Amino acid sequence: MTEVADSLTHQSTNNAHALLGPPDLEVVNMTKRFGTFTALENVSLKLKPGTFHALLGENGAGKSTLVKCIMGFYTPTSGEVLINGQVESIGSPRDAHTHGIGMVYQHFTSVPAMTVAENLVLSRFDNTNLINWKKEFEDLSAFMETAPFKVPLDMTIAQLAAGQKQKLEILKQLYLQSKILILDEPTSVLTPAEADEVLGLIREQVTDSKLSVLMISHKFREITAFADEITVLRKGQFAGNGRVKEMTVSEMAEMMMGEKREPQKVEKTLHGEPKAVLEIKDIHANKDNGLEAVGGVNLTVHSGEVVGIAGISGNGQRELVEVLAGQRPATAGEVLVDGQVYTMTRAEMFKNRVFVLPEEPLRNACVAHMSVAENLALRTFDRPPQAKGILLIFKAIREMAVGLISSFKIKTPSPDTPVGNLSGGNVQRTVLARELSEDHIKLLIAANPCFGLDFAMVDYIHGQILEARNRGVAVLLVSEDLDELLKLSDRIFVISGGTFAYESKIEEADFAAIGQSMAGH
Ligand SMILES: Nc1ncnc2c1ncn2[C@@H]1O[C@H](COP(=O)(O)OP(=O)(O)OP(=O)(O)O)[C@@H](O)[C@H]1O
Repeated sequence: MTEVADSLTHQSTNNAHALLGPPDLEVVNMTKRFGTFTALENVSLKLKPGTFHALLGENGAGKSTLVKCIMGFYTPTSGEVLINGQVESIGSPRDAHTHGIGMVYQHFTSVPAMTVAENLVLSRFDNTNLINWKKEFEDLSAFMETAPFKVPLDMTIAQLAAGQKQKLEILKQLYLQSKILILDEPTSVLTPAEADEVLGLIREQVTDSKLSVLMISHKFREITAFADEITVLRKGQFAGNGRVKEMTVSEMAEMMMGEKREPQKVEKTLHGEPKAVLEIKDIHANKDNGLEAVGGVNLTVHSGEVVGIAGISGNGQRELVEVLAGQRPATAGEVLVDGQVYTMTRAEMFKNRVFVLPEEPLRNACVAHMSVAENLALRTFDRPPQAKGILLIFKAIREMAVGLISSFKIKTPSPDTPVGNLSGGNVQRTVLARELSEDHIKLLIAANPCFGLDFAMVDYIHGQILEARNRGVAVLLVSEDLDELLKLSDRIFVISGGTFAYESKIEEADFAAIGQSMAGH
C-alpha cells in the first residue's frame, strides 16, 4: 500500500468513528464456563450511551470474565452482546475495536524503550507496512492538542512516571477513537490525587457524551465520586444494580457480600520494650538495566512497629523489597536482623522467621501451573508434618490447604486448581494465606499487600497486619496506597529517586509534604 493510500485508509476509519457518539451496549444472559466451573451465569448489563458505569463484586465474582467476554478475549458459553440493539459477534479485541470498544488494563501495556508517538502508532489495528512519520507526528500533535491530558510525544515510556503511563493507556484508546472504554481497576497504580485527576478528565468526556465507561473498581470513594450507575456481581451471578446517587456505600457493600457487614476495627496496642529487628544500612541496588535504583537507604524497624514506605512506583521500592526478599543482590550496604548480618537465604528466612509478601504475587511468589494446595505449601513442604512419608505429604498438604482456603476465603474450584487460573484477588489471598498464617512471624515485609483486593479482604488484611504488630511483629509495609499507610504505619518514609525524601512519626505526618516528596519536590 502506498503512503498516501495507507494514510487515507486510516483516516477514513478514524473519521467514521469520530463523528458518532458512544453506541448503546447491552450484555444479555452471558454465561461462561471453564470446564465444569461456571465463572459467569446469565449475567445481563446495560451501558447507556454517555454514562459512567461501575462493575463491582468480591474477588472472583466474575468481573474480569464478563469484560473479557465483551472484548472477545473469551468466547462466552452462551449469551449475547448487543450494540445499538443489534446482536454482534465479537471474536477478538480487534472486533471489539471495530465497534468502538477499547480496554485499559491494570498494568501498562506500552513498550518501554519506544516513544509515546511510536507506541500510539503501534497501537493501531491497521496493517501498516510503511509509516510516514512526518505526517504521523503532525496528526499526533493535532490529536494531543484536543486530548484531555497531555503526554510528551517524544519521550520514551521508560522516562514517564506511573501517572503519565496510565494517562497514555487511556489516550491510546481515545486515539483509536474508542467510544466505550472498559477500565480494569485503572487507578491501582496511581496516587489518590492522580486517580482523581485521571477519572475527573474521563468523567468530563462522559458528561460531554463523547464516551461511555464501564469501570471495574473496588474503591467506593471513586465509584461515588465519578460513576452514574453500578452493576454488582456475586459468585458469577447478577446481584443487583442501581443509580449511585440513590444508594449508600453500605447498600453497595451489602449487595456485593449478600449480607450486612460492619468494618472490622483493630486498635493499635502498645507492646513491651521495642527492639530493633530489621536494620537496613546504606543499601544500594541496581535496576535490571544496571542503573542505580536504590541509592543508599538507612532504616530500622522495631518489634511491635509498622514502618511504612510511600512512593510512586518506579522509585526504587520494588528493588529494595527484592533485596530484602533475596531476589536481587545489593551492590553495597548490609542488612541485619536481630543485630546479626542477614543474607536472605531460604534457611535464614526460616531461622529468623522473616516473611515476605512481594509485589505481583503470581510472578514473584507463586508457581502459576502448580495447584493452590502446592502453592500454599511452598514454605513448609520440606518440613514435618508435610515431609514424612509420601502419602502423609499429600494428605497433610491437602488438609492444610483446605483449612487456609476456608479461613482466607480463597475462591477456587478446588485445592487442585492451578493457582494461575484464579482471579487476581484470589492469587493475592493465596500468598497472604501462606505468609500470614504462621504464628511465629518475627518480621513481615509486605509490598502492596492489598493490591486488587475487595474491600472486605482489605479490611481483613489490615486487621491481620495490625494484630501481628500488636503481638510484637516488626512490619515493613511498602505501599502505593497512602490511605493504607496512614492507617497502619507508626512511622512513614517517602522514597523518591531511590532515597528517602521524607520521614516522620505518623502523629506528626504532614499529608501535603508527603505528597510533595512523592512527586519529587
Ligand atoms: N482461565 C480460567 N480458567 C479457569 N477458571 C478461571 C479462569 N479465569 C477465571 N476463572 C475463575 O472464574 C472466577 C471469576 O474470575 P474473575 O477473574 O472473573 O473474577 P473477578 O471478579 O475479576 O475477581 P478479582 O476482583 O479478584 O479480579 C474465579 O473463580 C476464577 O478462578
